[in-house]
Amino acid sequence: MTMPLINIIRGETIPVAPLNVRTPVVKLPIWLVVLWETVKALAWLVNGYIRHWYVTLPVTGMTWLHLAHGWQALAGLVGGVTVAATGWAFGHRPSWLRFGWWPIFAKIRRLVYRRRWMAAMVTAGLSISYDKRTIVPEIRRVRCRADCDEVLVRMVTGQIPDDFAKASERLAHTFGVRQVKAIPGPTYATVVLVLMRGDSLHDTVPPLPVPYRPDFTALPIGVQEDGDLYRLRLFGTQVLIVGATGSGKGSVIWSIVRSLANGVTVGLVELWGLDPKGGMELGIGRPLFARFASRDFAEMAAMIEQAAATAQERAARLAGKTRQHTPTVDEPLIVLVIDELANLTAYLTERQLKDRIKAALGIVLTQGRAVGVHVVAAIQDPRKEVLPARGLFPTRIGLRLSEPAEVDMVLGDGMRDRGALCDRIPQTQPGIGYVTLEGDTTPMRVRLTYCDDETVRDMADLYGGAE
Ligand SMILES: Nc1ncnc2c1ncn2[C@@H]1O[C@H](COP(=O)(O)OP(=O)(O)OP(=O)(O)O)[C@@H](O)[C@H]1O
Repeated sequence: MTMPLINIIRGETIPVAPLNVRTPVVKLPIWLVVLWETVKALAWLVNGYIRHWYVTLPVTGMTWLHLAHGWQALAGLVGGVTVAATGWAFGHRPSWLRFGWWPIFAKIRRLVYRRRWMAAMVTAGLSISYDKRTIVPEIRRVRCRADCDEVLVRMVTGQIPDDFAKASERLAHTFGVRQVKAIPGPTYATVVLVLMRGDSLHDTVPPLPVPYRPDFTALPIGVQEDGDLYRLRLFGTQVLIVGATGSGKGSVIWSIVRSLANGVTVGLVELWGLDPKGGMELGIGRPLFARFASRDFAEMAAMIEQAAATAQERAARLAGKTRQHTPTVDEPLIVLVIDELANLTAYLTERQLKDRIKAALGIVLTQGRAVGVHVVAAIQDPRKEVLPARGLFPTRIGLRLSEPAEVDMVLGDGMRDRGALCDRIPQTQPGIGYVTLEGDTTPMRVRLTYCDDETVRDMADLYGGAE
């Protein structure tokens, strides 16, 4: 067996005690030990002085000013800086936040994290014991933004970002923040912990302006936790909205409809409404729907079959010519808006109708994506028995769910560990949900805009054409 010369496991080693006293093997004169310890202490002080220059330099400067020119000069300086900072903060807030306040705040937060870091890593199971040493991940950088801190962490050799994701709830409680997300860092050895201090989605989001010409690759329907607009891609996908009762499924539907409303007016978009709950939800926006069925299940089956036929016909015609159908007035984008999908798939008692719906829906979901025949469907229960075709919806929005296990069913394996806490969304915050964004493996928390009944009616009057 060969033995490696040096073992390198990257990370920080926990000091066993602040002072290490070992039994000396060689007898040293006491003055030498004292001298050595003094040199070490001095080196430590100098190192600390240089490393924390942002504190030590101002303090040194102020002390000098006080000694050389008295307290009046010191008060003048402090007053001057305060006035300048206030002027900057009010005069140009974005640059003040970016270059003034957030960097200072980040230093303070860094101290907070450092103070609890070792204990937090060990208790969260993120330390590695090796060769009688305990090695913990290392804080590399702390950045602050309005609602969150981003801590760049150098992982211990052998760790992966998902290890941190699994411990995220523990970390959130340890550091006293609402939630922690672990995102793979800029290099393979690092992970970025996003610690959410506040909640930017606390307040209801009012309806957004209706886009003049809907961009089917980016329909604005809500806001993201990071402050950006949440834009939904419709082209090339089918959308499933899952949420317990009262979670705000209606607001997702209306947000999407609103973003398409002008398309309806000019004839580029045709909305087909299917409301198996008797028209309770979609009924108030009736004029927006080119076709509408709310009670008659046979009619709904016929509508889905017709959508399937359209999809097949378009697919056959466009095959080999283009990979994405462009909606026109003659051949509009068709969106089937289905309120409670389970009523059409699982709870329908008429076997024959159910089979017809299942077959037609399968065709629309698989073949309609590229040819402008889309489904936006809401459902309460994501289990396979209720919706076997779940996998045919590439885009899924998870609102409040009743059980943790449902999160991975809706958003994909491991998504709850990565921070999609749909089961923790409070009942008092309808319209909040988690989504996955293109090219990102970590879920994003979003809040959909809320259109109340009045807004929907106004929108239907203004943009709707159907009788
Ligand atoms: N995006 C939102 N922002 C703020 N409040 C909302 C939002 N969406 C819905 N609400 C509020 O939550 C209540 C319940 O919403 P809604 O009825 O749309 O839920 P749902 O999921 O469709 O429920 P159900 O399954 O019973 O139809 C609404 O009365 C409304 O007041």
